[in-house]
Amino acid sequence: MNQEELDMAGLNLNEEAPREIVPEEPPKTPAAIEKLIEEAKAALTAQEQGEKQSLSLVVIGHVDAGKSTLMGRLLYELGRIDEKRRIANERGSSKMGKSSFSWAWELDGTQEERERGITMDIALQTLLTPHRVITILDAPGHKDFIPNMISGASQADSALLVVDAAVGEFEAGFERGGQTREHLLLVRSLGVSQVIVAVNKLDQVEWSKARYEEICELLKPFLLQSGFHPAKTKFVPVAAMEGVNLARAEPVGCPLYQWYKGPTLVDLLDALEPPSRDINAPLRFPISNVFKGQTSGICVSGRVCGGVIVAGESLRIIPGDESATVKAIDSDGDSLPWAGAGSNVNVTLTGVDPISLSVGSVLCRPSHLVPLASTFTAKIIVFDIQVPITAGTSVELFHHSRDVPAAISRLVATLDRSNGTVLKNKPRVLTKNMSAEVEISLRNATYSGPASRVLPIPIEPFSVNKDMGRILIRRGGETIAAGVVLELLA
Ligand SMILES: Nc1nc2c(ncn2[C@@H]2O[C@H](COP(=O)(O)OP(=O)(O)OP(=O)(O)O)[C@@H](O)[C@H]2O)c(=O)[nH]1
Repeated sequence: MNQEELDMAGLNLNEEAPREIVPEEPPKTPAAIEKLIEEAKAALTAQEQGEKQSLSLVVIGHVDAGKSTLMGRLLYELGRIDEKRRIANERGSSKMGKSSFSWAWELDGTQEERERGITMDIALQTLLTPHRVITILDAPGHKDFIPNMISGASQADSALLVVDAAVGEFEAGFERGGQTREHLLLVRSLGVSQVIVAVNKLDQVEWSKARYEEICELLKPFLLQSGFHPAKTKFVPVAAMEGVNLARAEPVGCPLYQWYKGPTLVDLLDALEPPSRDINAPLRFPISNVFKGQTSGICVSGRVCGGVIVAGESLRIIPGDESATVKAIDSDGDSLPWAGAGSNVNVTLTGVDPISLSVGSVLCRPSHLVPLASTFTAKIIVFDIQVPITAGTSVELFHHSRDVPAAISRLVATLDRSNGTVLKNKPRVLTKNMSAEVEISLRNATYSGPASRVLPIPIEPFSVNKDMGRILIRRGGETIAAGVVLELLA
């Protein structure tokens, strides 16, 4: 394979993907676009005040906690999977000798995921509760797939944490190195502030009230410490496999109901607070995936992180000088005339060479381009690390779905975690749980050969756009810090 083919493979374009540029649809006139944008804003404002509000939810938790099973069963209970599909999933999974994964079958879509019985990429589904339209992002629990999970979490408003109630299993997920803690810290750092904890597999502990309460009490202090407000943290006992306490307090005779009289999982989902959406901000659409569309054109998916995107308009792709026309916008198979901040959508583009579209690029209006930077300052919180961070530490920087090589080039100051005041200027090292201001510089991916120019990435200070200003820092496969961008320097 030559470089161009490799690049194309990286774009998830399959063999028959046309290299030729799909002819551009005649873009709408600026006046027509302005009119559409105004209509979209009015409709979105009305929608916010209307009955069904939309939000997105990332499902997190330690590997095998039952996340995919829970979501598969929930989709069935809410009528999103019909009987025919359920039977097909059951047959398919038992044929592979994995019948305990039949509910996860619906979400774990690829052959490899099904064979290994684990989720590797983010699966997208929509749940309808009486008052909410919820886009579900089922994140992989396995340690190796954390980058995919970051991509999911950076698109979410709320989180559903699934923990396994079985003795020893909850503890394994919660101790150092387990994914329960890391996932919670990650989603909080990425701006998710409300979480529902589903204590799953209660059938395995004889529906024990004491075990349920023990798990809640162990989690509460950690949730508080990680920055989740107790009023926005809810717990619910469930058994995903048997469908207990998901959409209804059923089955009636279940021993759980001898002591539990609280809400079901759906009651809690239905009461999630929808986020406030900044539809008046400049349009930002960071691309999280690129794929071949079903019709002509190339599709990109992602979350609108400010403003509104409307069908027919011409947008710039940053970085680069290319533009593309929005041919269509769709969400869960429905075609939309526009989408506002906070929506997760697929956008079909025409008039563009697919090579100029890559994961992490941002679509924006030519009048309000997103800035590019290769050096910036950030306020970070250091996780539970063992090797301290010093000036010059090489890291991987995660911003939306992009990860790039970077270095913590300067330690500016350590900060008080509670009020942000400076504790010490120019510290020599940062150790676990510290808060600090640092300078981050992107670096070249390769160490040998002639030094090529570092390519800047589209990024904005948190004070300008919250979604565009959040970062995560990893080192050697472990997340070591998370933070917000303060100022772009170069
Ligand atoms: N007994 C019991 N087993 C369950 C329950 N829910 C899930 N399981 C089993 O737990 C195993 C893991 O379930 P998954 O849904 O694949 O777990 P996951 O958290 O999605 O796993 P990853 O996607 O790999 O992180 C499967 O064998 C399920 O059948 C439950 O309520 N009770």
